[in-house]
Amino acid sequence: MSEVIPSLPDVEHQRVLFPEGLMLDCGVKVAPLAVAYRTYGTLNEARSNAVLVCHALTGDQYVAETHPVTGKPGWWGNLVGPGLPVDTDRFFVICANVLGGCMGSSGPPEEMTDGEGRGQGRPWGTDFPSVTIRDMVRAQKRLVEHLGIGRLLAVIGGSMGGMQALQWAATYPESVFACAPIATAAHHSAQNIAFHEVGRAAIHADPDWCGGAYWREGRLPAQGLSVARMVAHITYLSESALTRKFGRRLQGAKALTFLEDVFAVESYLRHQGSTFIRRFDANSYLTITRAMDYFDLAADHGGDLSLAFRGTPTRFFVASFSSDWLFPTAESRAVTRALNRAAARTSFIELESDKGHDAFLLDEPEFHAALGGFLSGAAEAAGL
Ligand SMILES: CC(=O)SCCNC(=O)CCNC(=O)[C@H](O)C(C)(C)COP(=O)(O)OP(=O)(O)OC[C@H]1O[C@@H](n2cnc3c(N)ncnc32)[C@H](O)[C@@H]1OP(=O)(O)O
Ligand SMILES: N[C@@H](CCO)C(=O)O
Repeated sequence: MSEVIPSLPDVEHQRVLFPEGLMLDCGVKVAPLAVAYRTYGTLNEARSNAVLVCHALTGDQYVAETHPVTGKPGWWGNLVGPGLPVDTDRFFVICANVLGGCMGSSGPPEEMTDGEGRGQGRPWGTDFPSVTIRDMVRAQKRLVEHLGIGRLLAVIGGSMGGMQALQWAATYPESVFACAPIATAAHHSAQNIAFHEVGRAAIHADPDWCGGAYWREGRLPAQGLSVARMVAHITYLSESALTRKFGRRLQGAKALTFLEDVFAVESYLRHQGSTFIRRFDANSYLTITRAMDYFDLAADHGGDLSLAFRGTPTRFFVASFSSDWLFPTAESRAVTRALNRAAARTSFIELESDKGHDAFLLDEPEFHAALGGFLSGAAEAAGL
């Protein structure tokens, strides 16, 4: 199905090291803490125009520039840039690779360290501790402080990025003027955990996973990771988008036997799987999917989501997409209701789209206009 590649490309990432490390929710300290990041635009003198963009499960810090591994444009290059809704002529945009990721922040592919920060001469692999969305946000807070920023004008993100945005507002309300959780939820649903588990099972079942020590064997669980991506990618689309794009078309000519026939949609999924393994680490995938599964902001506040935001000074923009069955509109409505109960200044929009969950990454003019309007309004309210 997918060719085996020896390792992920070695790319130098811009990053900052915090020697004191970070104590994680699981009780293990990661020291030093590495946070890889990119910035766009200029921080103003008052340090009041910073917008933190949080990425989704397999995104990274290359939000608005050519990706160093894939050579593709930034994953939100249609939204973040000069003159765009997240206008880098106006805002100082920061995006960091999440803790547990594989693009330079502390995570499974990075060198393992002991409690004193001494390198162990091998990657963490599956010994990398469990991380939570809150741990990811704490790591980003270190970066934001390192950049000399006390309060972010906004924290925005889609999917797992939206979970981080909500966590930021709940954990550091005084540091977040505005918050835009998009195509997300305040907890990961049973169905979403179930899909993640199928992906993890595919990785575990790959003999090249080697119990997580593929790095030692010079192997990569390419088949397992590819299948994990294929099944996950189905959840990012919608039935009508798949029908519109591929229908029941065959890829190429009809084969001699039906076993050899390849439907266009099959070919597409195989492509998504085989390109994914060139840019992502299997143990990072296991770590980050687990972090999403653990996320439950209401449970962290005695079962009442509104308590996560009680008395918050932050203003919110909640957005969902009508065909998103991974993070359906009902989840965004639940977040909005909790924000209303907490008397938070909140706006909510459900955007009409047949593109499914990944609509937040695509050209959706109404979404872009609404988010741009929210950010402009926030900037004015903040006196920018
Ligand atoms: C937030 C984040 O944090 S970042 C992570 C986001 N990035 C990703 O998820 C990357 C992979 N995902 C995608 O490409 C997503 O579908 C999107 C949303 C980002 C892009 O969606 P679209 O622009 O609609 O692209 P689409 O889903 O149609 O995929 C196009 C790719 O499929 C390929 N393709 C299309 N049809 C077929 C087919 N029948 N057979 C094989 N390949 C096919 C295209 O050649 C193209 O390949 P390329 O990406 O290598 O150039
Ligand atoms: N397709 C995006 C969104 C998933 O939520 C990603 O891979 O990160």
